[in-house]
Amino acid sequence: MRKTGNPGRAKLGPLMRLKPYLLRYRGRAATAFFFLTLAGLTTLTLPLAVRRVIDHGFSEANSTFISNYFSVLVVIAAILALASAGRYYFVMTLGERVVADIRRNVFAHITTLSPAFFDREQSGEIVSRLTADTTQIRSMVGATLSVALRNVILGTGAVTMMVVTSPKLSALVLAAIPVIIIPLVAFGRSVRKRSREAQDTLAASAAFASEQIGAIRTVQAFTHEEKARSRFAAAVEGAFDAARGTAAARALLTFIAIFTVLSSVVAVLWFGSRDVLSGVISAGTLGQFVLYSVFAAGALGALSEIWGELAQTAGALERIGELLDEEPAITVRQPELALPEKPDGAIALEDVSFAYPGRPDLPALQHIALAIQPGERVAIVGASGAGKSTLFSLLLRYYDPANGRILIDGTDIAQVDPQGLRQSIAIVPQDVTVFAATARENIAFGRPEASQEEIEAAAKAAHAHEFIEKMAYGYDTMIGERGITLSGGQRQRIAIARAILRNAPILLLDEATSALDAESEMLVQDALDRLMTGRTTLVIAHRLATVLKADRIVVIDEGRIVEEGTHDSLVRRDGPYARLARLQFESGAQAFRGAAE
Ligand SMILES: Nc1ncnc2c1ncn2[C@@H]1O[C@H](COP(=O)(O)OP(=O)(O)OP(=O)(O)O)[C@@H](O)[C@H]1O
Repeated sequence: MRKTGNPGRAKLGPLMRLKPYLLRYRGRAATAFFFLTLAGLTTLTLPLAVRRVIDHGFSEANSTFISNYFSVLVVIAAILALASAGRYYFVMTLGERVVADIRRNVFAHITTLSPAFFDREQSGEIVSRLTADTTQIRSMVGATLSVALRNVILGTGAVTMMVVTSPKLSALVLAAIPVIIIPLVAFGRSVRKRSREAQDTLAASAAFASEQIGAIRTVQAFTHEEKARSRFAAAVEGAFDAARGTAAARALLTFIAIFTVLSSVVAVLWFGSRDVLSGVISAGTLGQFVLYSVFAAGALGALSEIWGELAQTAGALERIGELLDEEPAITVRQPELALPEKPDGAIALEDVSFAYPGRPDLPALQHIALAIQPGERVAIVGASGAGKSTLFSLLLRYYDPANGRILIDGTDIAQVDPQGLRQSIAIVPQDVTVFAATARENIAFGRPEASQEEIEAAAKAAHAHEFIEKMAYGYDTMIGERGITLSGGQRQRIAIARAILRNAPILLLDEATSALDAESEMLVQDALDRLMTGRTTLVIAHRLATVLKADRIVVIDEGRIVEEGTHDSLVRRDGPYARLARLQFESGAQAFRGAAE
């Protein structure tokens, strides 16, 4: 992600990103504001009461007055309590609402980004932005903003009342304000920078943890637990150090603010007491004034802490902003075209060259020219790293070629919306992802709106029905991470069922390299044959049976097509294919048996 932070300036700019979210909940925000103001104003009436009680004294003659007065105070207490409760409820729910919306938006945006982005970024780091950074925002909108507003109201009210009560004493207090504001601004900068650092470090540790947890078997097999533990501990300690730095900066900020403010109150009290002695003001007025100063001081003290919090949230919002500003690398070239509802599945690659963004100097594909007829079955063969998977990635528009065009039914796919394009393609990958869901949901991934009958029909055709039926809850059995672990052959059959359900005219098949036992192999092969029938199929072939059945074999080496033909013709030529075939296929005695039959 592009880092947009400029450590030299205290930028609260990222906070503006909250504006549309807050505007969306105007009503809720207005209600919260109403309760906030009410609570603030009610608090401001208290010093008035104190003055009157002091000036009128506690003499016998005034007992009725005092009784009435206390009844009024009870009413004020009730209003204050109600307003505070209302403020809490509306402000907190506003915070939760805004964060829920931000999380939704950020995740929705992430799903639109191209694989090039995910090549670059670690998934754990992205998830951390989605969770930890948004939590920081919740605490701000939910609590800080309300405390800030309350203190702004209290502070302004208190200062106004101070001026009303005694302009002379107020002037003294106001003189102290710049002394308080200047360090506030200066420290805000350092807090924002440190907060950004803390969140970055935290995200890095989250990324590391999610990677290690995902690969826990490998970690344990290589007895790397201790290494993993100490690396994570170091990352967490790094995050702690950064957080401690933020806390220290904020603590210092709070110290300066509270000390300067309270000393000025003490100074006022000293000047004020001389005025009382010389009879310029009454003792009650001084009491009232001091209470207002304490309110104002408290408000300023709180605001200084809030300034720190705002700066911290700006850091978090900046990180989220970077994610939201990330543009999908794949765009639709104008004029946009749509593929036919049911394309025939003719594929043409015209002089296609491509290098991965992460390795621009290494051409992954060079000058590929290939025309595939609807319904044709083409096997792609090549050594590891030759560029076979890259070809699939370009057909799916995970990336766009640097040169040349890819056409489906004569339409340049650069002009087609990637989603529309992918509708017409079904894929059976080598490593099948099984989601933590039921068997039914895992198959329905191919077409979520499919009916139970369609799902079962697909499972039957893929030879998955038999083993699913044998599981404790049939199609409702949880599989994947939270349930039953499937064998390699079973996973493949789930993937085939998905592809059957998708019922797309083009099929991209990356054959599994791992050997299956004879029975699974037969079931998978049979399922694949059914799946390939009537579809344009590109298969990255690892089995002799597959190349033998292909209409055409395309041999790729170092990103170029080096040979094309049928198995027999290519073996006869005794070129690169013949060599590859001897290496790849002859070692699999099983595959050879299959070929001989
Ligand atoms: N996301 C990526 N970013 C950068 N380079 C990549 C990326 N994916 C693949 N490559 C590189 O591109 C080249 C072609 O890789 P590709 O995955 O297409 O090979 P392959 O023929 O499918 O290999 P295999 O049979 O081992 O899967 C390799 O050199 C590989 O290292």
